[in-house]
Amino acid sequence: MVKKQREKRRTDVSYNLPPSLPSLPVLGHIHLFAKPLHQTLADIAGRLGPVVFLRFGSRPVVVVSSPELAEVCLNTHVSGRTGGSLLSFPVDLAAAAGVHEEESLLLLRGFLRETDAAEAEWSVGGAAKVELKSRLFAMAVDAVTRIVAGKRYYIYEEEEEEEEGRRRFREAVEGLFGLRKSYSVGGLLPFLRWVDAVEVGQRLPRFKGAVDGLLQELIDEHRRRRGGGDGEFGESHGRKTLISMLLSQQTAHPDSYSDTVIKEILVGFITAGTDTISNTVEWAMSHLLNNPEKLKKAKVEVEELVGRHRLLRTSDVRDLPYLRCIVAETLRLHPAAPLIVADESSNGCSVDGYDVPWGSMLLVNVYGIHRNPEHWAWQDRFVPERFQDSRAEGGVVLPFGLGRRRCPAEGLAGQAVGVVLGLMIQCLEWERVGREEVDMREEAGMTLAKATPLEALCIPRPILYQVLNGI
Ligand code: HEM
Repeated sequence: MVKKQREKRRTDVSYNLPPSLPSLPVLGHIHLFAKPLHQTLADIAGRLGPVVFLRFGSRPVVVVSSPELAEVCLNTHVSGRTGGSLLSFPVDLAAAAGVHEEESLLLLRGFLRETDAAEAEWSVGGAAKVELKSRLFAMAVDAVTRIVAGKRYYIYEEEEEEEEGRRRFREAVEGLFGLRKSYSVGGLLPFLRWVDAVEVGQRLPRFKGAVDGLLQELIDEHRRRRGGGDGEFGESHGRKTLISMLLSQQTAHPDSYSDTVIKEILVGFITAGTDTISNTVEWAMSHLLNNPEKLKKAKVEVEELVGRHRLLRTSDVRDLPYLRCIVAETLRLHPAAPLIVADESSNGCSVDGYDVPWGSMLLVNVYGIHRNPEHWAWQDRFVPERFQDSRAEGGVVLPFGLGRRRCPAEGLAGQAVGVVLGLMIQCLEWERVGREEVDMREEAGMTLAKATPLEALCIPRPILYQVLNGI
């Protein structure tokens, strides 16, 4: 379905282009993009079919919205994609299993503190109102920076002191994620690259420089300690850090793993491994608050497996089928990367018999595929049961991408979302703040975030006091 063709110049008018809509001079189709881009593209595919030709300003773009074509586009050698990954060795993430579980305990301790404070200040029937987005984000940054460098930067134990490095790192990370939100369609880039969207070009160098400097410090620290005979440095809680693994690759293949390449890989992990997890947990909890009977079903499942005297562990997630259905259904409705760039700048190929002109971006609309009414009953409704017995209604889900650039942390990510959500369900009672349903609108951006940060009421369950307070 995807074929290479002899290079054609942009001026060549003999293209057999996919169906399109009338466009404006200069703007192309940008005037159509009032909603988040993936939603608009799904609507257009609903009208025109699974392959569509558009112009984002002067940039030609071909959007694919069927599972069969997505598979072909993401697996086939399309220029720019196969060479796109910087990871030329299999990163062993098995050792990272359990990091999110450990970080969740600090998250839960935070909720507990807040409910204690609420008793004195503000509470509704003994419950505290908590804002989840920023807490989940902080937990996810800490988990990924522990995987990368063995350090946490956000939530820390009382005995740990706030140090200058932590403050600088947080500022730089927040700057980067802030920029990622404000992409422009003209500058749409692969999910994990440095954001260089046009309108944020001014602010980027400052944050990029800050992150680069901090990562170099971490690399140098690892290198110094390794060179100084502190052979175990680079291990945190018995886990090898990613920096340590990459420095070993550098020793073995110095030409392929310069410090610059290592820093790019580290940035890839930090950006790819953070709000993907925190947004997914936030979406899942939002759906559960709107569907209390499903929240209850998940709670019963956790209690039956784990009991009331110990906390859920990462290794339990595989034995919690309903919890895993909740995660799968959340990723169907809200894939963290709703649009995947299959090719940044085509050298000319054809998709499903249509030409992809030279210089076009080839996009896969994962969001559209996951909500295609031809493949999914009640496509916009949260129905975890559809994933029971690995059925998935015969539909295809690809929240982790496909092909050589697919997410290297797929297994870890599923466990991480499961254990964080499972612990929150096990340790606290959750309710909506008011009678209204939780607002499920989406924010425009590179990753699929909620437009309104989730707030909820929570009451600690006895197990949280027992385990975390040592009562
Ligand atoms: C729910 C959680 C997650 C989702 C839905 C997700 C999804 C994805 C997707 C769709 C891609 C491919 C993008 C493309 O083809 O351009 C990707 C790549 C990647 N992900 Fe994940 N991811 C998640 C969690 C994580 C975590 C926790 C980490 C790290 C600890 C991680 C690390 C990476 C890296 C390094 C890549 C780039 C691979 C490459 O370029 O070769 N991801 N992820």
